[in-house]
Amino acid sequence: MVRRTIPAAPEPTPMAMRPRRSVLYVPGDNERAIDKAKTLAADSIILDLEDSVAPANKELARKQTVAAIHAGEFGSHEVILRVNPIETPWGMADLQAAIAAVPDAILVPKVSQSGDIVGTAKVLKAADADARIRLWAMIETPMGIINAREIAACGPDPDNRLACFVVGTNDLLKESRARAGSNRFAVVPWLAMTLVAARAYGLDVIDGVYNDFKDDSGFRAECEHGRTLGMDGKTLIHPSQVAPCNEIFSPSDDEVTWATKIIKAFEQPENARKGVITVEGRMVERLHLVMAKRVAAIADAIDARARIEEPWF
Ligand SMILES: CC(C)(COP(=O)(O)OP(=O)(O)OC[C@H]1O[C@@H](n2cnc3c(N)ncnc32)[C@H](O)[C@@H]1OP(=O)(O)O)[C@@H](O)C(=O)NCCC(=O)NCCSC(=O)C[C@H](O)C(=O)O
Ligand SMILES: [Mg+2]
Repeated sequence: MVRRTIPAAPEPTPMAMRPRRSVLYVPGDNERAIDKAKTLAADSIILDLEDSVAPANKELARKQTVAAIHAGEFGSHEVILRVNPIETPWGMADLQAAIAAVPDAILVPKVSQSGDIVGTAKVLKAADADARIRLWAMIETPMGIINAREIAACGPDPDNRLACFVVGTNDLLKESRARAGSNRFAVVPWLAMTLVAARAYGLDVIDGVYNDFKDDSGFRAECEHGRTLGMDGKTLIHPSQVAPCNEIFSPSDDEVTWATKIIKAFEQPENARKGVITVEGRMVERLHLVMAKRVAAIADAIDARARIEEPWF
């Protein structure tokens, strides 16, 4: 019997401090929306060739998105191209076009096992030897949830270039036949399983979309919910969702102030050799120092992005 082994989780390393609060999908066949996205304050833009593009427009979308990436007018936005699954009539042509266009990342949909990432990474490695393109994985099938750990375990191997999970809650609801209730009762276990698998292997993880884009209060509540679960950000479908999402997924002023107090307290010479101290009457351990440094680093990265002189800030 061949026993498969899943690599052990690596020691925690400092995460790349790239804010991924707001990750906006843009249909690849909608040129006007692609132009609009360049003017929005989303941290990341997913140019989509998959679910938002009808079969008749797949080739047009591929051509348009590749041209847009080549034109390079996305400023400091992180640009991700979502391709069609490799087994579809468009998958391989999408992947080759994506590699030639050199987006920041390629988003692989319907990832159900580690082989989906390893196979894509091999194609990528042969064509992009400098490793400029990362891979993102959509976790959106029941098998993807079951295998989330095995898929996340691809992350530490630099050959796989895996950086981020995106949860596809629409596909998961479809496949599971669950109801999309307002408290996300059915969705929470999938989000939590995906999140812990991602974190165990040092990946970022982005929450699913909120379809009712005219319902501002429902959207805000779902952002808060995702943030409480530990998500780095949320995938979005409409420009109106960008600002509230950025606000909710940014560290608040109170969080930054508290983080700064913890960092300063541990910098005091008398605390240099202590594992636990008291700050304003609360017990603070060195694990809180690690958390505080992360909050400070993310806040700095967000400020740095805001300081870039671009029209959307
Ligand atoms: C949902 C929409 C079809 C609504 O479109 P529309 O009616 O055109 O909206 P508005 O008139 O309010 O638009 C106002 C302006 O904003 C631009 N716009 C709209 N959406 C976007 C966008 N996503 N990115 C950039 N710009 C956008 C319009 O062009 C208008 O511009 P202007 O006229 O110049 O002022 C539409 O919002 C839409 O198509 N959204 C994206 C849908 C999508 O990408 N779906 C696929 C991703 S979701 C998914 O697949 C999840 C996952 O896989 C899962 O399984 O869960
Ligand atoms: Mg999907």
